Amino acid sequence: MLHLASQSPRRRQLLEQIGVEFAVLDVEVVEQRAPDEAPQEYVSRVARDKARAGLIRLGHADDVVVLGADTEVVLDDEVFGKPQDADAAAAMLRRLSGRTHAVVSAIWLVGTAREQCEVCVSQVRFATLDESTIAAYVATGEPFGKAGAYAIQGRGAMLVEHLQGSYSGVMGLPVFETARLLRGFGIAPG
Ligand SMILES: Cc1cn([C@H]2C[C@H](O)[C@@H](COP(=O)(O)OP(=O)(O)OP(=O)(O)O)O2)c(=O)[nH]c1=O
Repeated sequence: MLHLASQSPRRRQLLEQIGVEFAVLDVEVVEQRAPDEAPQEYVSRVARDKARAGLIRLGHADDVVVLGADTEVVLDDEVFGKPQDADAAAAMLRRLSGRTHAVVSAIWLVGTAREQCEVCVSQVRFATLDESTIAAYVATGEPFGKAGAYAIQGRGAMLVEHLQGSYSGVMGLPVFETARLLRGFGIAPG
């Protein structure tokens, strides 16, 4: 049985999209990058921690596989997670304005006998944003709970000039890579 160790409604929706059956698990892990940790390694580690925490919650049952995922925005080797407040959201958007950043999404499948991962990196170019555009977007509330303070699946789409990579990966669960991982575990997406 597949379990999704995530509270994210987007991840649930994207996994439903490919027709696999799963249950949702609540897990909490600390998301703190070590000083010398490369961004992709950090994202991958957090996704793995979520999946492993899920397996522990399930008591390491033999017939379960847990999917953990993490998504972060990376600019100039700096990792932008979810903004704490409106000022932090505006500061992130100012930094992303007129530039191309990476969105790194990692997924791990963890079972008792084996674990495997995929990391998906997309490039997103933002339009140049003026202060009133940033203030209006922050006021919608959409930046909260989103890495990099925007949602490509929402009004944030208006800020994105160009995307190279995986739209679903930017949203939090790269569907192509997820399906490939699942098949490797004998879980066939419908
Ligand atoms: C860049 C971007 C991020 N996001 C979201 C995806 C993730 O949910 C979130 C990054 O935070 P995560 O820590 O990856 O995930 P989460 O806390 O939402 O969920 P969980 O840990 O329980 O699995 O940002 C979007 O929805 N749209 C976007 O365009």
